Amino acid sequence: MIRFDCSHGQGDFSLNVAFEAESGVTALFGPSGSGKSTVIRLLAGLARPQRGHIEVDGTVLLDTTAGINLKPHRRRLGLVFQDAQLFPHLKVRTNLGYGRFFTCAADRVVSFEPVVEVLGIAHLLDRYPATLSGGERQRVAIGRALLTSPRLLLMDEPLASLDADRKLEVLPFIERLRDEFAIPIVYVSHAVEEVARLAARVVKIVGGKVATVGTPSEVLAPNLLASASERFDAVSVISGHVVRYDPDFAVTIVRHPAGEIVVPGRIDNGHAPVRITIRSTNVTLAVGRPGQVSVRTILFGTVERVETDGGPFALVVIALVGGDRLYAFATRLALDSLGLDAGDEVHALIKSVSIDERAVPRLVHSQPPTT
Ligand SMILES: Nc1ncnc2c1ncn2[C@@H]1O[C@H](COP(=O)(O)OP(=O)(O)OP(=O)(O)O)[C@@H](O)[C@H]1O
Repeated sequence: MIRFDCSHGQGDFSLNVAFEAESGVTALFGPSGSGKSTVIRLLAGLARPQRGHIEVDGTVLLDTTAGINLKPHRRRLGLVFQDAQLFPHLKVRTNLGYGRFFTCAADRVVSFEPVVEVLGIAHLLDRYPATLSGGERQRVAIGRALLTSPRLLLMDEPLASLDADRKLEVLPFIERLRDEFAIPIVYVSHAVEEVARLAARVVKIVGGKVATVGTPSEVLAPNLLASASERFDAVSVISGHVVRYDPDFAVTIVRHPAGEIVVPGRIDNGHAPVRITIRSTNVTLAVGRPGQVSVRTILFGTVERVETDGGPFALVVIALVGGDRLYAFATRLALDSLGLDAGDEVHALIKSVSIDERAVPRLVHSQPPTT
C-alpha cells in the first residue's frame, strides 16, 4: 500500500496531491505540466515538499511533521526514466548489477535470472549500451531498477522516447513484470492506450491537484466539457475473451456479450480476459442493425443518456449488453436526425482498424473466463 499526501511549491507552480495505491500499476495521468513528474520526484526523495507524508508498505519515507525524510538511496525505490541512462562504458551485465550495490544483502529478494528472462535480455548481456536499440536499452534500464529489489518501481514516461514500434515491443515486458513480480509500480504517462492497458488504478492530475481517481474505464471516460484533444483521447474500456485467431485475415475475434469484436493482429493470452480500448470518436451509431457495411464490430446496447451543452457535440452513453459502458461522441445534428434518445436500443459500429494494438492487452488480474 502506498500513501502519498504532499503539498509542494516550485516557482509559480503548487502541488497538492493525495492518493493511495494498492499493488499492481497505478498510473499518474494528466496534461503536460500538471505535476506528474513532481510526484515521482517527491516519492523518490529527489525533492522535499513543504508538507507531506509518504509511506510504502508501512515504511514511512517522509513525514514533515515527524521530521522523517529518508535519503533517496535509503527509500529502496527503483527508478526508470524516459531515457535509459545506462553507463556507456559498462556491458549490459554490469549495468544490470550496478543498482544491487546499494541494496543490502537481506533486502535482495529479486534475483538475476528471472529478471533477465522476463525482460528477454539474456542475449544482450555481453553487449555495450551503444549497440542496443532504444527498446532494448529501456528493457535493461527496467531490469537494473528491478534488481535493486525495490519496494516500489517508479516509471516516468518510460516509453516516451521510443517510436511506436519500439513501444509495442517494450509494453508486453512491462506487463510481464507487473504480473510476475509482486512490486507495485507508479507509472507516469500521457498515453491513453498505455494507461488503459497497464493500470489497475489511475490518478488523474490537473494543475497540481487530483482531478479523478478510479479504474481506467472511469478516469479515461469522456466528458462533454473536455477540450478538443481530451475529446480525441477519451475512451471506453471494455473486456471480453478471445474466441479465436483467424490466420487468413490476421485478426483476433474477441467475444463480448454485446457482440463479437474483431481486433487486428494476434492476442495470445490463453483464457485471460482482454481489455479493449475504444476511442469515443471512433464509434458510429445505428438505430437498426446495419446490413452491408464494412464494419465488422457491431455491439448492441441501450442508450443510457445523451449529454449535450448546446455546442456541436453530444456524448452518448450506452449500456452494452453484459454491463460495460460504451461512450460515443456524435454531432447533435446526427443524433437529431436519428431521433436517438435515452432508453432507445442502439447498435454501435467500431472499425476494427481503429482498435490500436496497444489497446488489446491482458487484464491486470487475469481470471478464468466465466462463460
Ligand atoms: N525545479 C523547478 N522549479 C520551478 N518550477 C518547476 C520545476 N520543475 C518543474 N516545475 C514546474 O512545475 C510544474 C509541474 O511540472 P512536472 O514536471 O511535474 O509536470 P508533468 O505533469 O510531469 O509534465 P510533463 O507531462 O510535461 O512531463 C510545471 O509547471 C513546471 O514548469
